[in-house]
Amino acid sequence: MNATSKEPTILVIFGAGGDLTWRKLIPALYNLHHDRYLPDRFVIIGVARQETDNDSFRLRLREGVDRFSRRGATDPETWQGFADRIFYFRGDFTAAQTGERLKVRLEEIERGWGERANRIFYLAIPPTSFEAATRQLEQLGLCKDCGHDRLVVEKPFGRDLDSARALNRLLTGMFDESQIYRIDHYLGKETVQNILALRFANSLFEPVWNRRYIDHVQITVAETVGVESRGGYYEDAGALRDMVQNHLLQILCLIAMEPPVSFAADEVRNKKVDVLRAIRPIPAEEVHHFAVRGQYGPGAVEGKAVPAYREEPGVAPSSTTETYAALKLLIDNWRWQGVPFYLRTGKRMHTKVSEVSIVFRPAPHHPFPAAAVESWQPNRLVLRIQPEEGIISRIQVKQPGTRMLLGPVDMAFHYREAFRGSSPEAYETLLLDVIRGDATLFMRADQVESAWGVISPILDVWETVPTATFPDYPAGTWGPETADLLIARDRHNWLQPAGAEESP
Ligand SMILES: NC(=O)C1=CN([C@@H]2O[C@H](COP(=O)(O)OP(=O)(O)OC[C@H]3O[C@@H](n4cnc5c(N)ncnc54)[C@H](OP(=O)(O)O)[C@@H]3O)[C@@H](O)[C@H]2O)C=CC1
Ligand SMILES: O=C1O[C@H](COP(=O)(O)O)[C@@H](O)[C@H](O)[C@H]1O
Repeated sequence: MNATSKEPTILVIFGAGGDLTWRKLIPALYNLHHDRYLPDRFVIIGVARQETDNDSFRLRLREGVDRFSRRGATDPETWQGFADRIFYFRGDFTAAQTGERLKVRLEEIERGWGERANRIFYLAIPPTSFEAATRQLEQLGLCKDCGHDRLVVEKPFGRDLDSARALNRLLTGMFDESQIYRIDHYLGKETVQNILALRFANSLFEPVWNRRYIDHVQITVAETVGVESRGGYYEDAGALRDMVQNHLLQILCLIAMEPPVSFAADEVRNKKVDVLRAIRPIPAEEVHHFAVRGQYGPGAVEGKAVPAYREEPGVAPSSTTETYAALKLLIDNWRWQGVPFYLRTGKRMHTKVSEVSIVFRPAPHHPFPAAAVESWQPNRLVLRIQPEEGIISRIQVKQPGTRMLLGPVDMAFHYREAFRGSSPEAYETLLLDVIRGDATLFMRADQVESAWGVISPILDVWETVPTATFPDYPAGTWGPETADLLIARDRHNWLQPAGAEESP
């Protein structure tokens, strides 16, 4: 990561008593402190409603860091230095009085520092509270200085195209676009950023990165977890909104975008939005050919029995929310005409794995005897996002022996072997970017809306056509049969992720 800004900074977290703050934000900030990336003058103000004090608040945050930081348990001295930067601020941020008290607090800190600080307001709150919180910020003029003040907005950004547009109108009516950081944590993952490095720092791939050489692309983001404690949120979201609209479409953009002129935020974002705009719209009557949904029933994951989605806390016993989604998308531009992109994601799947497989066309001519090519497989480039991060290239070689027999082998690069030490977590990278004022890895308004433009027509159909067949895949498998049919229609099959065992 690059050196950080030295400018004094106050990070205000709305929703500081919540799960995101505990599991992701504070562990990430602790690691930034540990690695000396935070400015010397940097404080965190955690806003929440519970009755607590600084000491108890810090103690609970420490438990979170001990459990969830990539570094494991905190180092006492480092923790003390970090804890001294954290302050609890009790209040309901929808009440004007809370905003006024907060303003006094911010000005007091700035007076102590002798200068106006950069103020970052992080909305780690339920999306239903985004409007109330931002109105308070605007009315009290807390976030009005474009040069200094930033607003971080968590996902989900809207629940369809109309609500995303309304939220964008609201935010851009109050703040400058350059102040708004719409977060998609996948863009902070090392291996997702590495897609850009692979494509645009190597001359090897560009000549073959197009419809002439690539047969199709598969993007898999499979999770073994269920909905955990987030049943209430997930019931209203489902896999398409929760994962595809944001993470999977952003990965697709990185794979499919044209080379940017530079890495300036808007250069990269322009190229990504071009991809989203080129995705062929799916007419309502064809949605069933291009999109498949599923929901897990009871099963076993990693040898442990797990309940059906409908038995999870906060989930309706006859829920029709999808926990799995698969799509086929076509990109109508010169580079990708006719190359299908298959996307799939699901909870309670067989293996936790996120990867992109670029499957190449067969060589135009085989000079080998038929027997030689019996175990032939197409060339495949696998970009492994997590776990076992790296890149695997599957090529054909001559098998040892006296006869010409071809077989596939893997040439592999693994992060953990090539580089020492653990990589920063996505939230470390993204929080540091906000502190530095770099929005390259964040979503611009038009990107979010274009992504909803792809997804909303599918949601519209799914909402009107009920699913009688749920649950339709046992927990611990690779998803419903309908997803196999979706890809089989094109004479392809979902590729077994590298390192995953056969599905039961
Ligand atoms: N958790 C995760 O892994 C992820 C979460 N997100 C997003 O992050 C956001 C937060 O999620 P999460 O942390 O899970 O949610 P939680 O429900 O766990 O936490 C929400 C927090 O907001 C506080 N809050 C709500 N209303 C008010 C109010 N009026 N005044 C003061 N505090 C208030 C709650 O305080 P109180 O305790 O007093 O009710 C609570 O601390 C959501 O937008 C979510 O979609 C995105 C990706 C992953
Ligand atoms: O945004 C979300 O992402 C997580 C998966 O993130 P990962 O970094 O663990 O791959 C997902 O579990 C959650 O439902 C979703 O809201």
